Amino acid sequence: MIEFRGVSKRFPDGTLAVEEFDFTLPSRKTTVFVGSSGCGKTTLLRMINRMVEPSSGQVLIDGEDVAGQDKVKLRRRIGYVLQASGLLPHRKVVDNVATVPVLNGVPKAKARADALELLDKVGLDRSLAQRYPRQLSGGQQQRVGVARALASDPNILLMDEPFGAVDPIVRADLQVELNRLQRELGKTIVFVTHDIDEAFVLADQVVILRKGGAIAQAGTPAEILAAPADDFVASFIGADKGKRHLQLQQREGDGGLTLVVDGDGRPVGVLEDGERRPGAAAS
Ligand SMILES: Nc1ncnc2c1ncn2[C@@H]1O[C@H](COP(=O)(O)OP(=O)(O)OP(=O)(O)O)[C@@H](O)[C@H]1O
Repeated sequence: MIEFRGVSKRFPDGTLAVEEFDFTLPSRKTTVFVGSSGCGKTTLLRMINRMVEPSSGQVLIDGEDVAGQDKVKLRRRIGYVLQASGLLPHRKVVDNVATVPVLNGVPKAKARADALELLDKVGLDRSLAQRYPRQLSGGQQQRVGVARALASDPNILLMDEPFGAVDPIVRADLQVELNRLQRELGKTIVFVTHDIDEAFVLADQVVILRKGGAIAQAGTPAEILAAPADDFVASFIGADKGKRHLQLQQREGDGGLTLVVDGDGRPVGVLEDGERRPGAAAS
């Protein structure tokens, strides 16, 4: 469990990036922070592994304030995936994945063997292990980034727009893969994106943020879609409608209910008004 208690961050130039943020992220679930550029998503994420220190308030992991924990040790037990995969360019894929375990004292041969298994896990062929990052596609690099973040078997995985730089088809593949991995691994994932569709696909819990890290609404994707808290949320979740591919689906067994389902066929809401046209686009 990760708790933010009254957390604020003012940068030295006076920018108030986050103001009095209170929120609890449950263990073994995916929580997605979503909001427009500059609303404080990355700052919140980085306060978890102390890459940014709060100006006031506390961040606790399983009840322990991170402020009292050794930064290096803390970061080695929290996986971190960035948009630019952050791979070391002069190291082969296998060694990129094995880096943190080796730093943690795992013998090299064991760390490399484990790295190959992690490549399997993230859906990469082992033949890619001997390549350098520049010899991989963007999507493959991001998978290596995920494998590397998982290498020290962290309970927590921080993901900052990890799929932001790849094309939409690869991005959708990576999202499906992350959901599959999460079902298998059950990590506490904190995922940052400005893409509300991505948030709805990945999240157990979505936190829609306004400027200053103010929570506009938090809830499951279905809760938010069914009852946006205000006009800000309504327009935020509607803004990308053209890309979301929501569909209507009529369920015979459910008294003719018309469900709104996402691209993976997951129900995200029930249509109460309007014409019932099975298979028609929701927009
Ligand atoms: N080191 C810094 N010094 C001064 N201001 C900063 C610093 N880092 C971030 N900020 C400011 O704090 C605010 C929040 O930034 P943050 O990076 O957390 O936003 P974000 O929601 O992640 O944005 P994006 O989606 O563009 O990455 C912004 O106004 C940003 O300009």
